[in-house]
Amino acid sequence: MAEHAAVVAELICPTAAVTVPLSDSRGAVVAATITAPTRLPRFDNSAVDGFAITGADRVRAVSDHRDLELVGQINAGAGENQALTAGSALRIMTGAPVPDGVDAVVAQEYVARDGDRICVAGDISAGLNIRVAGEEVRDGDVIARRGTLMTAGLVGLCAALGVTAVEVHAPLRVAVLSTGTELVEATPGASRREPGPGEVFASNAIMLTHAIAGCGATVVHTAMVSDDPQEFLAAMTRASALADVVITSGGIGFGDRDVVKSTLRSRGVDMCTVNMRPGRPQGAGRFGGAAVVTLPGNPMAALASFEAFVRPSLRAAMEYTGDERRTVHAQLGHSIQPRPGTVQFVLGLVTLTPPRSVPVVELAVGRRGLSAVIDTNCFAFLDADRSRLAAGDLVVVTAEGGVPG
Ligand SMILES: Nc1nc2c(c(=O)[nH]1)N[C@H]1C(S)=C(S)[C@@H](COP(=O)(O)OP(=O)(O)OC[C@H]3O[C@@H](n4cnc5c(N)ncnc54)[C@H](O)[C@@H]3O)O[C@H]1N2
Ligand code: MOO
Repeated sequence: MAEHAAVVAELICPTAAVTVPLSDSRGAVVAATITAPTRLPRFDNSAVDGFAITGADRVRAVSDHRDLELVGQINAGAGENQALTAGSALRIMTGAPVPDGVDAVVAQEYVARDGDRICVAGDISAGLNIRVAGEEVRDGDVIARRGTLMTAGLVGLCAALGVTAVEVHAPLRVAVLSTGTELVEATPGASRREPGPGEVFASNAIMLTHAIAGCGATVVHTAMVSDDPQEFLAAMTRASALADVVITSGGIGFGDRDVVKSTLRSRGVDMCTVNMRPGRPQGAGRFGGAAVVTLPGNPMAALASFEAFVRPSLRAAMEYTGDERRTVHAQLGHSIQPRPGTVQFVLGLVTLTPPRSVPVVELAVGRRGLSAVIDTNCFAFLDADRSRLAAGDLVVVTAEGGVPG
């Protein structure tokens, strides 16, 4: 299994750096240092709604209360500069520019106001509640280095600095080809066709598309083809021209009509079996200019194979590290007997119930179809060299939506 993972990782080349609009950079990885084109804040501004006072009045307020006349008001967005002299104060709002002559802003809750007069008293420090221009970021400061994930916060900081585009590792372009004469795509509306005798609704393409998008890659093409070799070859030619990576599902088993295996085996794609269940048959290679990973058709086998081989390689190629999922150590709720010599992919339900500090997982061993997703929230790859796992043993699980209590 590790050998095949290395083969797939080697096949999928790191993506080039591309400049994308900031709005399209979510979850991507920074490929070139981002520096600040300006400072932040851009100008001295007030951190509170309150009153701006001069240094002379601030100093005098320490020993005596100061009665000051309100001579104006500055709102956020105000462009004009209202100079301030001793004995006067300005009403000022959060985010409004602090004018010349102002030494501190006193928050309104600490000020007694009577019409156009206010009274300030006590020890007010110089610069109180003034956000000084450039105190957060100076012009030319490094905002993010290579390898940093474009998180919501970083996107926000870039926007605050007026950055409109960033250089990131390009999303991989992926095509998904599902094979099987028995497949029928469920569509809404008038074009809907129910499966006839021997036919089934197709599930792998949409499932894999979802998983690929979750890795930060872009699905540029999907197609569903029959087990006819000519049709499959044409579909491969088209898919490999459009994508960096082509993922196929089905047709790599041991039957008489395994179209992917029979067609690609002689065309640069190696077929093999790995010590994983489900997901024993696998294949990988190149076709046209694209990397090709052939996944087995059984939906759970396709899912297991994606998690074992495809996801880590896609993410590594884009240096993508963002993931809503969490990998945790959880204690087995019950003992199980894994299949010796085989890595088992199994879904489970992981929970963390206080006062426990370690999550507990119930593994749905024996549920090999996609229905295993019902009432489960995580998956695990069980070690091939464990012949028995006792209740309380630790297993590594990956939880899709965090670990609920
Ligand atoms: N004699 C043996 N037969 C099989 C073995 C074996 O060791 N000896 N291994 C089995 C295993 S394990 C797997 S996995 C499959 C792999 O076969 P294929 O990759 O060729 O998959 P298909 O035959 O095309 O499909 C298998 C199964 O999955 C359904 N399927 C396929 N694609 C889709 C799709 N897009 N959406 C929904 N369902 C799909 C298909 O209808 C079949 O039921 O070989 C076993 N055989
Ligand atoms: O190994 Mo198959 O891939 O079990 O379903």
